[in-house]
Amino acid sequence: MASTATVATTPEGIPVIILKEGSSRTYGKEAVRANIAAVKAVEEALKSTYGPRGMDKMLVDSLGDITITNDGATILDKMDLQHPAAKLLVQIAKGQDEETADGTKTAVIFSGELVKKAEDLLYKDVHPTIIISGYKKAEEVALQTIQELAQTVSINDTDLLRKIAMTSLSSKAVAGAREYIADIVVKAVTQVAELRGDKWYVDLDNIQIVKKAGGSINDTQLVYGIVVDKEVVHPGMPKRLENAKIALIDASLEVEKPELDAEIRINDPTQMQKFLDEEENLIKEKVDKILATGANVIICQKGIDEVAQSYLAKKGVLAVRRAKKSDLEKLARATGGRVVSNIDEISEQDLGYASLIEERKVGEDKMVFVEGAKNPKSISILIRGGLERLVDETERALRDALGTVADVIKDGRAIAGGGAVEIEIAKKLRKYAPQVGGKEQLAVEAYANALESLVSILIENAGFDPIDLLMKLRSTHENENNKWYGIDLYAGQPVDMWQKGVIEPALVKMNAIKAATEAATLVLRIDDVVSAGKKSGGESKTPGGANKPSEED
Ligand SMILES: Nc1ncnc2c1ncn2[C@@H]1O[C@H](COP(=O)(O)OP(=O)(O)O)[C@@H](O)[C@H]1O
Ligand SMILES: [Mg+2]
Repeated sequence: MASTATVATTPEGIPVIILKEGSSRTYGKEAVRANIAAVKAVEEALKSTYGPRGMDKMLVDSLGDITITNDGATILDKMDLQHPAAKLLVQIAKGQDEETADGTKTAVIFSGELVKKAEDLLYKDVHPTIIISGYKKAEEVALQTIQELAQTVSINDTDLLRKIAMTSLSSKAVAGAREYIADIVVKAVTQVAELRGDKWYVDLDNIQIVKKAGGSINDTQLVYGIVVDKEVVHPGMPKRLENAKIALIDASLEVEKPELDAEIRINDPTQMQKFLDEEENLIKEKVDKILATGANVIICQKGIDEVAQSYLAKKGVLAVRRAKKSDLEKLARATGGRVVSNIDEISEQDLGYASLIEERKVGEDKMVFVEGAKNPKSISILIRGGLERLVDETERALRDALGTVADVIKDGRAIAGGGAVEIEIAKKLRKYAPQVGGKEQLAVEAYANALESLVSILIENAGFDPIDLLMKLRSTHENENNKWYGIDLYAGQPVDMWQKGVIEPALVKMNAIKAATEAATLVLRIDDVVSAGKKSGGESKTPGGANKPSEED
């Protein structure tokens, strides 16, 4: 497939080479076909995981680390694709993931289907430009249709929000605990949401996710504050304090060890004692400076030595040492405190406030919970689960669900899932296609078919007959009142998805459609791939890998 870099010959027949040695080039139909094949391959990789009855993937990296997941973005990430067109698709899908968290697989599979249908048209001699413009027109109709169909959702519709969270969770391994998790998700998002003007705004960075393997998913809990994965440093310290005034210290409360080997000569035992006392006093002086502010809690990023520990214990102070920097930053945000690195400068203004701080047992370990902080928008979700891999997958599922609920609160519009919208759009497109006419009409119809393929894949993954069910669903949609009918993937028949509670943010579907159309048209527009040769540094090991693009980042 790698042709030479020759673009012209002189009248004498001498080839003129304008590219660097080792470059390769594919162009024309060959390039289009190669890119289409790559996009289809990515789709194939995700297809079987699509929908609530999709399968999971086990991904093993080069070090042997195993990830078990159903999360589209994670699968694409771990697959580490090399083909340039495949990479392009992944980039677009990831853009989708950042924008709306959920819907990654919808985007990738849909663009795979669009490209597949385009391939058929290419065989029928429809020019890519015509296909692209037909797809663009169809996209407009699709987005328009979603807008017309969408129902408004308010932040107070707790029940609806829970259904939306559950729909997002239903395709993940945690589906068994989805009611419980959905409840936490909705509570968390509504807690951090704030009204700006007449729009709701959600900053998910306010929600900390803390993971601890052990227990079961149903031990996962929402904490109205921050969880620090450390224990109270000294047994003599209180384990629970109300009205905590918290000093956040990024300095060590230990005797400074000299950087270089130093020798201290002491001739008489009393001198020795004096020296030790002096050291102790220095530490106590530091601690006193902190306590003078009125602090009764110290969270320290560095060490706290034994002298300081027992001194603090005597004063009834609760202290934690070697807290993570990120924990300190979170605590600062939550409690309204400031992280102090120079103890000489600490003052009362630097202290944070929380109504309760308590060390609690979580499984085998102890963790410190800081609750009722000054900023009520700082909250945490503590994820539990039998296996570490399950805990990780729960985190991914949780993040998707948080994103989904945040989307719908921000945007205020929802639609029914389970294929309802896809079928409704396809119906509209088939009515619209004759208006477009010409060969473009074929592209509009192809777009409708690609949308329906999404539904077929959902049905196939559930083990039912896609042809039969799709026919039934189409005819159900002939009736205007049945716009929310999709496929019940457990019973294998058309049902009203809204009533069934399979509900999604309009934004997720809209973004997936936009991302998929963008990726597909981008790929179709490319008819020339010029790849630089491998960077020097030895012979090229894999001759087939010549079209791997060189990347600077
Ligand atoms: N209980 C359900 N019944 C039918 N369809 C569902 C159900 N739950 C989710 N879906 C559908 O599954 C699709 C999402 O599948 P998913 O694997 O989560 O992919 P994505 O990465 O695109 O979110 C959507 O079309 C959604 O409507
Ligand atoms: Mg999903």
